[in-house]
Amino acid sequence: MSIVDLLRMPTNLSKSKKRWQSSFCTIYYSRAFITIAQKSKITKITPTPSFTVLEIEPRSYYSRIDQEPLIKLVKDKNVDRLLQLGGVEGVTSALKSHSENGIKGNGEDVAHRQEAFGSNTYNQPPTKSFFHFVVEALKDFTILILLACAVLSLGFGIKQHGLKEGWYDGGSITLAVFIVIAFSAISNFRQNRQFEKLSKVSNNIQVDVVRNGRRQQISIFELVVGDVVCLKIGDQVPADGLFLNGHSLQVDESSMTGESDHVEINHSKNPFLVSGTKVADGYAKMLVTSVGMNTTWGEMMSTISRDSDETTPLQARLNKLTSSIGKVGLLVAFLVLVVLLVRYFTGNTEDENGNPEFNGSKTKVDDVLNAVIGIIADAVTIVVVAIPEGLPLAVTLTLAYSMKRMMADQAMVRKLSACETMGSATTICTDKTGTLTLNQMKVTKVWLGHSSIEEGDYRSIASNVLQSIQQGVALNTTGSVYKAAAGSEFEFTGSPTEKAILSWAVTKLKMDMETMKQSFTILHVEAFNSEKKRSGVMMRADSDNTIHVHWKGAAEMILAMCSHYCDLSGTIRALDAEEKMKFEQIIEGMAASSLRCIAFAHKQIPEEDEDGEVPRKMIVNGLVLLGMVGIKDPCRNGVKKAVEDCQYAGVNIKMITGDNVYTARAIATECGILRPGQNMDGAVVEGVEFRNYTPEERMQKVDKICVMARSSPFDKLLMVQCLKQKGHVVAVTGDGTNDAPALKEADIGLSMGIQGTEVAKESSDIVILDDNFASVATVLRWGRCVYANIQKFIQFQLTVNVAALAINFVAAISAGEVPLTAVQLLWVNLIMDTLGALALATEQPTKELMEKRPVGRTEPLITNVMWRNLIAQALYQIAVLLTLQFKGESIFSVTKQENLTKSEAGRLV
Ligand SMILES: Nc1ncnc2c1ncn2[C@@H]1O[C@H](COP(=O)(O)OP(=O)(O)OP(=O)(O)O)[C@@H](O)[C@H]1O
Ligand SMILES: [Ca+2]
Repeated sequence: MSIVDLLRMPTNLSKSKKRWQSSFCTIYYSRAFITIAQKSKITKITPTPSFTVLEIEPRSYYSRIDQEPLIKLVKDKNVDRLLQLGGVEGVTSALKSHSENGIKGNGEDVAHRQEAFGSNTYNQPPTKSFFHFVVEALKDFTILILLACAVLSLGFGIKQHGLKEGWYDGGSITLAVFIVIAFSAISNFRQNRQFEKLSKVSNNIQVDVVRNGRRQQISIFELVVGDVVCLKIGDQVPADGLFLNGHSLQVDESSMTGESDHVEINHSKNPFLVSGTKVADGYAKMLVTSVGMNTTWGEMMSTISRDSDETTPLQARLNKLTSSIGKVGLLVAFLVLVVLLVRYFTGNTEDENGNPEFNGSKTKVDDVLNAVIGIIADAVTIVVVAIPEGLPLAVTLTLAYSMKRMMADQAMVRKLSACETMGSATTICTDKTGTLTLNQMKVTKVWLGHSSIEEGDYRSIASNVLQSIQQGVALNTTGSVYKAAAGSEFEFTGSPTEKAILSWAVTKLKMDMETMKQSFTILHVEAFNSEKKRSGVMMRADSDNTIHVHWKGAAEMILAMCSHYCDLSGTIRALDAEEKMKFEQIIEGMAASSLRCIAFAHKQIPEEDEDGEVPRKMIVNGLVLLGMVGIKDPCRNGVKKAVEDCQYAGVNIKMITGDNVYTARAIATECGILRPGQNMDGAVVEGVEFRNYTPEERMQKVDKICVMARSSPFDKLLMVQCLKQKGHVVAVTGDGTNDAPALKEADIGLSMGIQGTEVAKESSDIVILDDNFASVATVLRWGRCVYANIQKFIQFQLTVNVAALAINFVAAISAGEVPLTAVQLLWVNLIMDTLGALALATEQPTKELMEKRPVGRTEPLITNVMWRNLIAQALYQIAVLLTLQFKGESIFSVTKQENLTKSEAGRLV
């Protein structure tokens, strides 16, 4: 672009831009005149640095492109600057790209671009060091108490027994504390590492790009400046760029700006696409202008580190439990302290010879001090006994272990709490397409008029019908067809439904996509979304300037828009009520054999409407039904078994789908969600029906519903909210953008890793990597396992703690001494805690787990049965230990000297 172009005033500018333009000219001309005056001889007008021109020197490839204005362009959303750079087209050609064919994309080209503009990766935030986790562990309340105990114990020990002998107790407590810290720091550190690994996997998004005319999928990290990216609903914008072409594109910029309103992106007013935002509607091609660290998203990602320190609800509950037990311990210790002190100073204690230890002023000060210190040490022991150090540790270990195992079972945990919540799930709401079915679609049935077209019958179709259908398929689509060379296979890209239709049209109807596309100009598009379940296009034929409207979408909805139909011979007939019934039966028949039905409709409209203008709005009625196709999407292997497993485990399974009622019912029956003998009353509803219930009706009927068909994203959300309100713990599985609201609202959201959209994945807590519903059952099993293991551990720990606390308390008060010293207890506690935690954390899920009812929302963590077991066990232990404590000598006829073994005997119990 030359300066002359820049100085020429474009006619379509707004007022402010015109003003900008004229000031630019003023500055430019005055500078030019000054130069002329200075040189007093006109040479050649060269661009001054007061504006930027993209100029490419062929020799050095891209090294001369000024990157700065490109980067700023999208960051500032500066339309003026874009105009300066020659508009979107100017930038596209400056970047040696092409809006239809993309960049060349060979290795050399990509390398050049990476060298000139950088690659689409961002600097990883520094990983947290091991030391960080040690400090974190040191902040723990329990650890602090224990450390205080250690210091006290060390001080008193040395005071009482001298440096050589006296450090044992304090030293051992310190060592024990050290082990606890090391253990939790190591496990947290490793967990953090694991999360980092996971985020590497989940950040590696596949994007659709066009390179050298071929649409293909590449990793987001391989994206370069100049690439043409195809965006569709649910995608994340992978880099900063400009809108090339597309329709009704709306993006959700909330991840960048925090505002949840959708922003419309179009060619003239706002062609800027910001990295990290999500496509909420429509589709488009975009030109990448800056990547990686040059985008705001890149900057943001390099500063935010993923927080793996999340405390799960269960952990929070246990932390609370631990600290309240700690407080009880402190109270008891204080009581003991008071009692022992009182006993000592009132002369109620005796030494070995049977004389009172404390004898008023006759006792030496040193003896008194030692005795008091001894008493304080006993109190400290009780505190140590009371605190269940292992509880939080056990939870961390269990969660970390199960997370790792779940990853091996194809479930990637994004949020740690999901592991434990899944254990209490009572209802799973699943979508159909892509979760229960393979999402590998194929047209298996075709109806034109009232006749079903079999394999060989395609030649019998009248040519005008065939033409119309081909037009509808080729232009009313977001997919694409590519053929590398004459002999090679066709490649189809786009959503599975689109691919199925394109593949059918190309192979069966012998459609030539390229010629079709070239002979029409698109005037208006209505993009497909899950709410409307149809897509439409208005276009003008270049040959005769006729205007056509094409619709395709959910069969019964398209049928409702039609007033005529086209039969096999190409005759257009009226569609009266009776005929409509016949078509409805055809749809029902196809759907009942679990086919997804898509209908095509068409209308040629006048070139000008009454006002003499080109029609702008899509017509939605009075259409001609061209035909219908039935698309087969087979059920996944093993889905039935998985559904049965979940149902056996007492978990309710509901299917919420956007598909037709009959298709939904057929698939639900195939998967075992609906059972042959089942009471069908209220089991299957449609989205609209559910939406229009009163809240009370909804609450009353929701439990019975097994299948909800033709649901919009909002219906899915409504269902989840309703179930949650009823006290269910709801898991939702889904893959599409239409599932995202429900996934977010659910207690546990599970998204599909392969076919799932970015939006769905981001809204979920667990990503199922193999897209298989069977993995949902596995996650359920692991969730229950986590919950059960933690319960076991709580019971085990609390029994020991209650027993030890009681025995020390009783012994301290009655005999004036504690049978188990702090060190002994701590070691026992720790070894039991850590080893016990390890053992219980790594316990595998058993079959019995899936035989229980789900725990649900209201059930307490420590159940009544657990309390019963706990109290009974503790009482038994206390009884045995107290007998040994007080009657042990006579039972085993040992003397005081052999007393040492007593505590060991106690421990063995
Ligand atoms: N590309 C398309 N063009 C036109 N209509 C379509 C297209 N894709 C799907 N449909 C129609 O929209 C309906 C449902 O789409 P929707 O996106 O709501 O559900 P889904 O995600 O495919 O299914 P599920 O909710 O079970 O996962 C389909 O039954 C089909 O009739
Ligand atoms: Ca889906």
